[in-house]
Amino acid sequence: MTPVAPALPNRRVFITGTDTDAGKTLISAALLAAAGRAGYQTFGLKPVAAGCERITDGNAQHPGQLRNDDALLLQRFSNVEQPYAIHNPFAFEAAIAPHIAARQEQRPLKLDELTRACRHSLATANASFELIEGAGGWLVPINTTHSLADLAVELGGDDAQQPLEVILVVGLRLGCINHALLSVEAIHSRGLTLAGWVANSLSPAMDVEQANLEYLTDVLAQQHIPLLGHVPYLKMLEQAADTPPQQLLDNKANAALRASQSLEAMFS
Ligand SMILES: Nc1ncnc2c1ncn2[C@@H]1O[C@H](COP(=O)(O)OP(=O)(O)OP(=O)(O)O)[C@@H](O)[C@H]1O
Ligand SMILES: C[C@H](N)[C@H](N)CCCCCC(=O)O
Ligand SMILES: [Mg+2]
Repeated sequence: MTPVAPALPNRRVFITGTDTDAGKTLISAALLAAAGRAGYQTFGLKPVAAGCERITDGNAQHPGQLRNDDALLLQRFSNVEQPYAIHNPFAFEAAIAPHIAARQEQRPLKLDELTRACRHSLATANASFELIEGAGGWLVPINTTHSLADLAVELGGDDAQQPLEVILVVGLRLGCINHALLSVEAIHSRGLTLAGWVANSLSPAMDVEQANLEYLTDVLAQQHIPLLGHVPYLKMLEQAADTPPQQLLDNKANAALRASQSLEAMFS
C-alpha cells in the first residue's frame, strides 16, 4: 500500500514587525514560498495598504485602480489565485500612517468593516496557510479607537476557522531590542499567541549584530518564543533611484526566494 502523507495542519499567521520597514513584506513573501514548498495552499492578505500607485487604463473618465507593492508581492507568492482586491481590500494612495491616509481620502477605516472584508478574503481563498501582513508596527492605528492589533484579535476570535499565531519580524538595527520587547508585551497583553520571531538584517554591517541577536534569542527563549530564522542582509535589494517598478518587484521576489531558505525549518 502507498503510504499516505499526514495532512498538514492549517495555519493562520499574522505578521507584525518592530516598526515600519522592519522587513515584514520580505519575510511574508518568504514564508509563503516556504509554506508552498511544504505542500500548503497559500494565501497572503494585506488588509490595509497605504502607499499605492494608481493604474490607469488611459481613459480620463476612469479614476484608475490603486496597487500597492506589498500586496502585489503577496499576490505573486500566493499559490491560490485571487484578484488583487481579495489580497488588499483597503488601499490608500499616500505612503503615510493608514488612519491619516484614510481620513485624507475620506474613506475612514472601521474595525467591523475591515474585519468583515478580511474574513471574506480568507473564506474566498480558502487556503491552508493564511498569512496576514499588518502595516508598520503592532499598534499602528486604523482610527482613533482601534489599531491593527484589534484586527489581529478579531481574526483569531470565535468566528475564526483556526487559531491565529503572531510572528514578530525584528528588523536588526540599533533600538530593536526595546522595540522587540515592547511588541512582545503588547502582543501577549491581547491574549494572542506568538509563534516566534524572525531576525532580519537590515544593514550589511550592524555594529555588534551577533550580540544583539544572541541577547534577544536568550531573553525571548525564556518566554518560550523561538527564533524561527535569521534572514541575512540581501544586497540584491539595494536599488538605484531610477530602477523601474517592475524590476523592483522582481528583485523583491528574488530576495524573498533567497530569504525563504532561512525559514525552511518552520515547516519541517
Ligand atoms: N534582509 C534584508 N536585506 C536588505 N534589504 C532589506 C532586507 N529586509 C528588508 N529590506 C529592505 O528594507 C525595506 C523595508 O522592507 P519591507 O518593505 O519588507 O518592510 P515592511 O516591514 O514590510 O514595511 P511596511 O511597514 O511598509 O509594510 C525594503 O526596501 C526592503 O527591500
Ligand atoms: C507607509 C508605510 N510604508 C507603512 N505602510 C505605514 C506605516 C505607519 C506607521 C505609523 C506610525 O507608527 O507612526
Ligand atoms: Mg510591508
